[in-house]
Amino acid sequence: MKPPVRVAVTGAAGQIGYSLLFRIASGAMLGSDQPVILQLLEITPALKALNGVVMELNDCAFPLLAGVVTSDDPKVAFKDADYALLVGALPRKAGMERSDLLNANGGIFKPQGEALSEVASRNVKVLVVGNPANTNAFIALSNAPKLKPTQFHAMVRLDHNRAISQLAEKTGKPVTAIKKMTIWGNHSVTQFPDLYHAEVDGKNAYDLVNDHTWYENVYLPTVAKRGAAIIEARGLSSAASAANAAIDHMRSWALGTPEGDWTSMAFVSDGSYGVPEGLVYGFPVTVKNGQVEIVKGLEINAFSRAKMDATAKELDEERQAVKQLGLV
Ligand SMILES: NC(=O)C1=CN([C@@H]2O[C@H](COP(=O)(O)OP(=O)(O)OC[C@H]3O[C@@H](n4cnc5c(N)ncnc54)[C@H](O)[C@@H]3O)[C@@H](O)[C@H]2O)C=CC1
Ligand SMILES: O=C([O-])CC(=O)C(=O)O
Repeated sequence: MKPPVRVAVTGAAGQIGYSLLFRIASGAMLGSDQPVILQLLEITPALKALNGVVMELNDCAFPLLAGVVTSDDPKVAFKDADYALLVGALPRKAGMERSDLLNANGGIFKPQGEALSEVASRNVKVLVVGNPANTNAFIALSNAPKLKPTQFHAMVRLDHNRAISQLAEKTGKPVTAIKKMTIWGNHSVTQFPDLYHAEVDGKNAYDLVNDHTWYENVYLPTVAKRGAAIIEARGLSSAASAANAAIDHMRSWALGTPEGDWTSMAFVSDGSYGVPEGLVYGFPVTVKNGQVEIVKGLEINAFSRAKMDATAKELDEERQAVKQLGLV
């Protein structure tokens, strides 16, 4: 058995937390040979509910769960953390865009970035899930001078999984037939799910579908507005699928992507594909030995360029907004 690693989760008593913690403790995120110590952060009034979740975690008698810490202090919850999943933030309600949450949630990520910088493992991998995820990640990394900006990711994996599922449905193929999906940009309605480089059973997905009107007017909005459709149907925002995507993201980051495929991760742009440097932007990536590399050399046509620039522009506006709020 390997020595245990420390996994911090914020908002641990919330709805995503309730789907997430049990799967991390079961080994779904880091593998069935990797014991974990969970370090759970909540706001003070939610500590009682969190204690109930911990009772249930204990009642599972997970062989891989080597300990649980709870706290309302980020410096305790993030101490020596190898992984940190920043989930704790308000979810949106019907009729809101995710960027409407910036005023309410942005303030959470400055002190959490500072605390991670001070006390987490020097190699910590941080995934921001709380919305607006890309810009919250930008706030956190901007307040973490002792860590590398590339140690902070934002989650576009739920969009990536939705894009695979919708394409599988359209083509009548299993999800396992679909490879090389990309979500470019922001986890928002401006995101760009790219079929020009995706493959279905090794064939180009855009050519196979051969219907630009469907791609532009059905597929893109269905994927990009799926979060709102879930809120409309459930009365609450996606939770189990969001937790699943967080598990998938961290698993890819820790254990790598398979040969012949890639995944989508949002992190600080190095200027690749003409994306302004410093924006936390979704890219196609491969991961080997924990090293995340942007897939190079993809041809970008005029349709894609316009979509990629529009989502970058929105992120740039969010960046200006958080500067004005004094968060970075
Ligand atoms: N990136 C993505 O793809 C997705 C992101 N989300 C976002 O994830 C966030 C959480 O969603 P839910 O779990 O459904 O919400 P929830 O309201 O059920 O749970 C959030 C939890 O965070 C806690 N919290 C609030 N402030 C905190 C702080 N400063 N430190 C620690 N904990 C804090 C709350 O007490 C609550 O228990 C929302 O912002 C939601 O919009 C949701 C789905 C997908
Ligand atoms: O849409 C929301 O507010 C929650 C979320 O991020 C998603 O389901 O993608």
